[in-house]
Amino acid sequence: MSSSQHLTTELRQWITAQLRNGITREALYQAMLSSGWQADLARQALEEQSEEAPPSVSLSLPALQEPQVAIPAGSLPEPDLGDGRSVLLPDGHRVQVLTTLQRPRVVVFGGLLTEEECDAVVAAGRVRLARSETVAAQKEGSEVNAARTSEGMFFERGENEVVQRIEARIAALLRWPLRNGEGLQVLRYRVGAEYQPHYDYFDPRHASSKAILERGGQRVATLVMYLNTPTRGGATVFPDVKLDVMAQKGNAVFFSYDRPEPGTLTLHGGAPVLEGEKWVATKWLREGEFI
Ligand SMILES: O=C(O)CCC(=O)C(=O)O
Ligand SMILES: [Fe+2]
Repeated sequence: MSSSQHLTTELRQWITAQLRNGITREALYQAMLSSGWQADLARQALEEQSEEAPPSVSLSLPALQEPQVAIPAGSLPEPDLGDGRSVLLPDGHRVQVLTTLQRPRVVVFGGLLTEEECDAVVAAGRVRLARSETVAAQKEGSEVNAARTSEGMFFERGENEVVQRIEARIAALLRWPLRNGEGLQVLRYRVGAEYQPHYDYFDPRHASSKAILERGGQRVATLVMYLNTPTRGGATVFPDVKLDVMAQKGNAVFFSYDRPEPGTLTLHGGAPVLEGEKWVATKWLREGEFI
């Protein structure tokens, strides 16, 4: 993010109100990072308020509304790797930075999700996959896309506690507003299943893209989180640069694209699973608020 963010009176009042209502400083700090605040600005804002806002015990907690912080034009989701750190603490949880590539922009994270978080997402996703299988089986002439032989489901944004926690962590890690994110998608690949190389952005020339783009603009970045470790196969591959990221439970691969064009070198796919299953959760980030 550029340094164009600043503390307006409105934002100061919002912070005061949250603190008065008993929101802890830590929760508020995380919420501010999640909504795209620069960390130093968020700290400064909270420090300024430290004397002014004795918490009131009698009020119930209102829903925490993210302040609208404009994202500077042309910026992209990006972790804060500025000083060469290899461990990040987006929400107090330790995330390792394992590998980075400049072009295409790719960052591989270790331990983004805990084992328990992975298992919880798989468990919640599994029952919904099962349901969509039955529907698909009954539907005559439903189209099977040979390029994508996985099965999938979407969570609503903030749908349950674990999804909320993961989304807040991603927003803080990638410094991108939570509300610019699509709901988490879960995919299961069985042996032989794959996702052939593709781009995640919407092709502006396609007629179908118009309606999609009205719901939050282009996708600008992808985070694929591995929910289990397939026995063999299932890497996320980037053919343009011959990069393979192996699927390891809890790890994740992030990549961003500043324009909907192949020149971003973000062609990628899920290689066929050779043994075992592969489960991933994908978070796509939009340029605007996804509604
Ligand atoms: O399964 C993978 O490794 C890639 C998934 C993917 O490309 C997507 O969900 O858009
Ligand atoms: Fe993709």
